[in-house]
Amino acid sequence: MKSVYCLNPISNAGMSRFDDTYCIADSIENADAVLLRSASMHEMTLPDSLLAIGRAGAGVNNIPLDSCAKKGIVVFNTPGANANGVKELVIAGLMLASRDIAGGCHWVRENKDDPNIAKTAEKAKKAFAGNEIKGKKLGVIGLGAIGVLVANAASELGMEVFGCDPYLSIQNAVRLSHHITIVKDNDEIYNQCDYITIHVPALDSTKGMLNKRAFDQMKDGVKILNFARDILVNDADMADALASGKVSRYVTDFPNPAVVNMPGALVLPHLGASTEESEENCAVMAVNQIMDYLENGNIENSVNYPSCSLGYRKKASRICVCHYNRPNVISQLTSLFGEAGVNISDMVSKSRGEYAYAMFDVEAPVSDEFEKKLEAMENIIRIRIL
Ligand SMILES: NC(=O)C1=CN([C@@H]2O[C@H](COP(=O)(O)OP(=O)(O)OC[C@H]3O[C@@H](n4cnc5c(N)ncnc54)[C@H](O)[C@@H]3O)[C@@H](O)[C@H]2O)C=CC1
Ligand SMILES: O=C(O)CCC(=O)C(=O)O
Repeated sequence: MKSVYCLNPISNAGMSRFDDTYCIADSIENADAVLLRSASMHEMTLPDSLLAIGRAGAGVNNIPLDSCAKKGIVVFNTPGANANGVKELVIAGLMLASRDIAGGCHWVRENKDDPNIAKTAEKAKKAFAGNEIKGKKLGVIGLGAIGVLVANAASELGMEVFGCDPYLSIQNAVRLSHHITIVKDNDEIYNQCDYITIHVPALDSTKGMLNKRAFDQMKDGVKILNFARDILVNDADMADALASGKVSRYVTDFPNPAVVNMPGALVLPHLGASTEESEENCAVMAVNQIMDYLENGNIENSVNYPSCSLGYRKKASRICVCHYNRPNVISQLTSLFGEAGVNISDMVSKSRGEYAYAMFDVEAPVSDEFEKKLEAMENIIRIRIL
């Protein structure tokens, strides 16, 4: 029986895919796999039993990817599965930044006991007037799953859209509308856009990228949208930019003690992916990937190991090896197979940075002793015999 522990509620659309060879555990102890959304795993002690972590979502800054890789724990995410949910909220964010919808709703609630509210509203409404987004310039930083959808949708709404992504994939480039202007660096976005929306992962290299240096280059009154992660924006610099009017609105999906106290900031409680559809898409993808890894050893959409597959397991045994990406590992493994008289019928080996993964289908079941010999080899992180 394989044991799965959930750190956050995961949609039943995904959970119902687990058959009776799986149980949903009450604790992480002895779990084979963990499923989660935004819970932080950085401070957790992970059990030796843990083989895989499935992030039902895109961002993986809540998971210690490298220490997991060193323990042979494969971490998966669900690329694109919640992108439409986020895109729709970003479009709402553009409207919230342009018209004082939030202020208007607040005024109505405050005046709910006024019997003449219809008349009073006609006088009061001028305080909540705004601008239309049509014809305005939008800069999209990060043209991944979400950025591309946001860029295309904003263009459809009549905005002039500029996008920047130094690592733009071919897959995303072909999805991008030909109406979008791709610029070489973010400075070209900063100095001409009326609205700037950021859709990059939280990495050491992106942390605090929207800072004083960036704000200084922007147009006065620029509106900033952040549906990616709070640490991408330097909060102290944002507070100054809002106070001076350099930034006229900051719409963010990430409440923190600094941002909730900033006049001019509109803060949502991390709602980007909180739609039934996104939650289902992410859960189904995460569960499928975890099941395929636990049952067949195949890796798809990992963020710390390479993609690698031998399809469904048909042979007597499948040997899966997480190892360091160093010279000679595969030849040492295959020599050991030869010495033990284990015949390989199929194999695949892939690497990603410091780590690598190899799969071997063999004709006959292998002994515990053979498994121990494999485990004892230099540069081997984890052996799994399926
Ligand atoms: N508010 C919410 O609920 C959600 C937030 N997110 C956040 O949004 C981020 C993006 O999500 P996806 O688009 O699905 O990810 P993605 O991986 O498809 O796209 C990220 C893009 O950013 C680009 N990039 C990386 N560094 C860059 C830089 N310095 N400048 C410009 N581009 C850069 C990458 O090349 C990639 O194309 C996630 O990492 C996550 O933090 C994702 C889903 C839901
Ligand atoms: O699961 C969630 O609500 C968070 C989504 C998110 O931030 C992500 O996918 O990166």
